[in-house]
This record gives sequence, C-alpha cells and structure tokens, in this order.
Amino acid sequence: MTPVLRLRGLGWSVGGATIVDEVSFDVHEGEFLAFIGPNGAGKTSLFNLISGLVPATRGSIGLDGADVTAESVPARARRGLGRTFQTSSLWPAITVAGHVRLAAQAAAGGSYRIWRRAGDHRERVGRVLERTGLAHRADVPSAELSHGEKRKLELAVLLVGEPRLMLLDEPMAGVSAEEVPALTELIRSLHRDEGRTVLMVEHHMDVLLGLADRLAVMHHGTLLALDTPRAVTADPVVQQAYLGEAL
Ligand SMILES: Nc1ncnc2c1ncn2[C@@H]1O[C@H](COP(=O)(O)OP(=O)(O)OP(=O)(O)O)[C@@H](O)[C@H]1O
Repeated sequence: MTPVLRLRGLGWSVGGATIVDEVSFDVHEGEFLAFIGPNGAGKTSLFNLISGLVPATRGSIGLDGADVTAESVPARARRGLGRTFQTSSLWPAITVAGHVRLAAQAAAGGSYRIWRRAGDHRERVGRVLERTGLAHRADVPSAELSHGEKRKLELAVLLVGEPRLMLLDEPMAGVSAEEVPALTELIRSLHRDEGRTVLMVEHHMDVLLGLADRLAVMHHGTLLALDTPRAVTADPVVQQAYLGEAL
C-alpha cells in the first residue's frame, strides 16, 4: 500500500546549524502518529518541512506516492495536507463564522467557484461549525473565545479545506485542564470516525497515550524512536534522553 506520507533522509540546515537530520518514516492512511521530544528537538521544524513552509536541504517528501519536496504550501494543501500552528493564528475582531468562511474561500482558490449553488459554502461552513461544537458561537469575535474554543476554531479553519492528512502542532497549548477532554475527543473523532490521518506534536503524554497508534520521539533534530506508545515509553534510550522527565 502506498503510504500517505513518506519521508526519506529529510534534513534542514540553517545558518550552519542542522535543525532536522536524516528523518525517514512512512505514515499510512488512517494512522495517528504523535511526536514528542524536548523543547528545541525539531518537531515544529519537521512540520514546517512537511507542509512546505521551509525548503528541505536534504532528502525527500512523498505524498500519496508523488514527490512533493519542491512543491509550494498551496500545492501540498491541494493534495489534502493541512496544518495548525503552535501559536494562535486567529484575527481577534473576526467572528467564528467569518474565520471559517474566509478559510472556505481560500480553499476554493480565492473564489466560490467550486460550489455549484450559492448556498453551498454556507452549508459547508455550518457543517464545520456543528462538527467542532462552535455553532452557538458563530457570531462571536474570536477575541472573546476561551483558549479551548480558539483551538477548536483553528481546527474548524483547517477542516473546511477537507484535509486528509492533518498536522496538528500542540493543539492543547494554552488550553485549560477542563477543556482538554472535549478537545481530545474532537481530535479522536476526526481520526476514528472520519478516518483522517493525523500527525500531532503534543507535550501532554496522557492525551497522546489514548490517541496515538505510534509515538515518534525527536531529539536534537533526529528521530530517536518510532514505535507503539507502550514500546517507546519502555525504551531505555528514550528514557535516557528525557533524564528524569516523566514519560
Ligand atoms: N528559522 C530558524 N533559524 C534558526 N534556527 C531555527 C529556526 N527555526 C528553528 N530554529 C531552531 O531549531 C531548533 C528546533 O526548533 P523547533 O521549534 O523545531 O523545536 P520543537 O521541537 O518544535 O520545540 P518546542 O517543543 O519548544 O516547540 C531550535 O533550537 C530553534 O531555535
């Protein structure tokens, strides 16, 4: 079976420093792969490489069997790759529905031409707001949302583009403990019920252990381990890399 994502010897160096080094792995359709690693290990940089925000200086990236190493961010998005960012990318004065509408427009290539009927995009925006539990907040400016709702809105903005492969960069960052379970459940459902392939960077191990099929550990830009959560957390090399930090 052709993997959804195939990385081979992927590397990124900048200003003489190697940030991502020789990363190789395959991800198959419907898999949930979680990334952990100390601060500065290169997790976000790896997501930047996969999504096309920074160019690879070594190695290759394949999406559904096509070599996309030299492709732009929009070209990769058209192949079904979407991502969220570690820090919030919302406009404070724009409403929840406004964000999703703008994202829908962007996904349609700057116009609404892909929808045959004028109301199609409204239905699509409404569906995504229902799906993410934000329908009752549609007319609220994003500045008034809780952290958990902001993270849901970022997922809504992503979902309206119908990504098959989603890269989620610390989706729980800044979210209160009370809001973590609902957000976790939403991400679980996007994976289990809708079959989306997910790559997620997350520091909350308790969240990851209930979600991920495989756990990837990054350390100094390299992939230190990639296996089931149980095998990874029992790996002495991984434990050594975290020295004293609870896994
Ligand atoms: N554009 C850049 N130029 C130079 N160094 C960079 C650049 N982007 C990232 N780095 C460095 O690369 C290293 C890896 O950063 P990255 O953000 O990928 O790590 P991370 O594992 O996502 O960390 P965190 O868990 O803190 O988000 C860090 O030392 C960072 O300072």
